[in-house]
Amino acid sequence: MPAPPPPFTPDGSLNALGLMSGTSLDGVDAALIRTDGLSVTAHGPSLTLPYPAHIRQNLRDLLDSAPTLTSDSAALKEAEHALTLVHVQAVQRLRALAPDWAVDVVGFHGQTILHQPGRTWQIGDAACLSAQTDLPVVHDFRSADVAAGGEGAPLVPLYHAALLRNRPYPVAALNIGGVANLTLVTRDGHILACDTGPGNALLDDWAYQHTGIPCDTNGQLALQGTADLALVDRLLAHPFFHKPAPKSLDRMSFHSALAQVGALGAADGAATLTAFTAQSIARTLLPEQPKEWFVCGGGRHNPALMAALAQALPGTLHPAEQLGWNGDALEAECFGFLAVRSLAGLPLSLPTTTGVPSAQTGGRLTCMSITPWGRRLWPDAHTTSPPPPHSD
Ligand SMILES: Nc1ncnc2c1ncn2[C@@H]1O[C@H](COP(=O)(O)OP(=O)(O)OP(=O)(O)O)[C@@H](O)[C@H]1O
Ligand SMILES: CC(=O)N[C@H]1[C@@H]2OC[C@@H](O2)[C@@H](O)[C@@H]1O[C@H](C)C(=O)O
Repeated sequence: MPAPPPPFTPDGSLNALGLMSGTSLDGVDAALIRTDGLSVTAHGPSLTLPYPAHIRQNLRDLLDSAPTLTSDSAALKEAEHALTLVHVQAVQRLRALAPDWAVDVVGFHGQTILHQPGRTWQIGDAACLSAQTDLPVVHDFRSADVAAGGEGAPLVPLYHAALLRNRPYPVAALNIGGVANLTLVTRDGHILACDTGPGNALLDDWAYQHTGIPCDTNGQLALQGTADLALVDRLLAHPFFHKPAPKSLDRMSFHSALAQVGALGAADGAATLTAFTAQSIARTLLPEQPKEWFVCGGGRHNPALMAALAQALPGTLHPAEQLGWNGDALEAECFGFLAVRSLAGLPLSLPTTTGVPSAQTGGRLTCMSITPWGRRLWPDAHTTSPPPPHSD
């Protein structure tokens, strides 16, 4: 049977529901956008569904064991099933919040448990998500890039660049999640991107160790402490910071920094890790210095980190909201955008974003849905599993 055409409407757009569960392990972000994979014509509602504490703890344990874990591990399967059900709930709740948004496709990132040169591993059961939500699901966004020789991350730059299209260049978008990453759009419109180093992950782990609270809420600890700048310089001597973009990181790549900071008290340690994060962003080797930085991700809620960044960066720092973006939903929106790009056969990564040798497509479609394209049924579709280009 010939593959049905993509379900794009006459204006070329789809309603995509993007799902991201980031490296901070705080939960699932879900967001709706309307897009043709090039620009965004509407931003819909979004929500965050926190992981229950036991799922968060199981995932945290998996990060430690991931390098030696096999895919048939019972702990892995259990965690994967549990996190998939949280994603199912996130889809259901967002659809209930936005009954007017008929969803065409879900973009499901999954949970990264390991990211190393030549290997990236996101867990999550796309078939279960598709069956339980009755929607087509695009997933596995990173492996084609890695198979082609890329880093597999960051993937948000094409979305950042689409949103930054009307700003004066050079301009940058900065995401401070568990790991931090930036996208620079240069004076002549080229996109350059990389992970910059730790975002909130080290500070989260430090705060949890010292206070039992999973993050340094509002920078309270760091604001009471004094950064050990000599230690910050030693931490910045890591070879990662001398590599030019593109480059990427695992959440655990800088975990040893926690031991180095270990002798400091809770507040000084938090101040030192905050300064380390800010300096690692500011010292990223870039060919041009952006005039403006638009910051998204949970780190922008931390005033200690934002103050350190404002001091360290040459340009002006703005929260993403200044452009009308939702800085907490941007990565989820991104995976809706990338799902549509995947269906359209458009690249998800470029040599300057992941180091892949040439512009690279990616993502795989899984459809266990009885109504394959949500509201827009194929007139002659008799299959529950349409076979477009990247079908499972
Ligand atoms: N009020 C706050 N004060 C301090 N930090 C905060 C606050 N709110 C959120 N954060 C930080 O933001 C983090 C969550 O950020 P975000 O959701 O962007 O991460 P993520 O999407 O999991 O990460 P990544 O982008 O690496 O995938 C929390 O773990 C916490 O460190
Ligand atoms: C392997 C992986 O999941 N990386 C994440 C992580 O979180 C931030 C940074 O590190 C970025 O590289 C990426 O996420 C975003 C969404 C990205 O791919 O752009």
